[in-house]
Amino acid sequence: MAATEFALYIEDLSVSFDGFKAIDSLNLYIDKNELRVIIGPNGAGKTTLLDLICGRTRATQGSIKFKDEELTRLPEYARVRRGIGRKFQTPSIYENLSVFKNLEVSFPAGRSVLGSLFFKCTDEVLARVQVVAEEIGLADKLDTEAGLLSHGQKQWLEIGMLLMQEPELLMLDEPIAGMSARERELTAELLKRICKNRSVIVIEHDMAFVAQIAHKVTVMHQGKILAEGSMDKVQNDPKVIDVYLGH
Ligand SMILES: Nc1ncnc2c1ncn2[C@@H]1O[C@H](COP(=O)(O)OP(=O)(O)OP(=O)(O)O)[C@@H](O)[C@H]1O
Repeated sequence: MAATEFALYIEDLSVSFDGFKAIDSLNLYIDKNELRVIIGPNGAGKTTLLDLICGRTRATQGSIKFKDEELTRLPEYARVRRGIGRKFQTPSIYENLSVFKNLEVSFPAGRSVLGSLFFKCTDEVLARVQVVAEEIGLADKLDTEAGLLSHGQKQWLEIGMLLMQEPELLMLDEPIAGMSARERELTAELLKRICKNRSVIVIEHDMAFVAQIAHKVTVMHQGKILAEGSMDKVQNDPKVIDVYLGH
């Protein structure tokens, strides 16, 4: 298969920590505008895989191509510039700034400390803040101090901060952890909206949520891919039931 067919093209990827293979000769292909969910038991290597894609961890072996460009040796910041966004479990928003400011300073030109000090809020930035605020459902909270938002709203704000950079691949690690039922529903809708313009990879344990959002599911086990396909297919796969769903 030609690399051009996929947004993300991973082949023979491995990483070892003191001789232990956390990711073991893994192949993974993600389409443009695909929402892929990665599931699997604790320690399967899911977070490590996202760390390798965003450049937080360096691969021991293999290739990661994004839009046909080899990323494997690029540092984390260079991958961000190429359109890779990553959200971690704990939100890293500026609690004492308004929702508006949090989004504004996330606009690429305002990202460095110097850049944000001398940052001029142009029409372009204002327009982008408005679009993103609507996308994350916080358009009526722009003046609210971020620290006063609910847990779910803080998570959406952080997604919004990433969207300000218009990533072409967005990766989210357990985005609904700690959310209320209503917030989970809204997050599912949000993720379905944002994957229309980009690829999204989500790590998730909540199977009801996975069923709601996934285009395709990848099941990891011991650093490898155990199964892959539709939710229906992986849910009925005896290997998956044995190592993960049956527990
Ligand atoms: N920096 C590191 N140094 C040593 N071992 C590591 C490091 N990072 C991850 N590991 C190990 O690699 C394995 C995979 O961990 P990882 O966190 O990727 O699993 P996971 O599938 O995300 O699990 P969980 O669902 O619990 O988050 C684990 O055995 C972990 O202890």
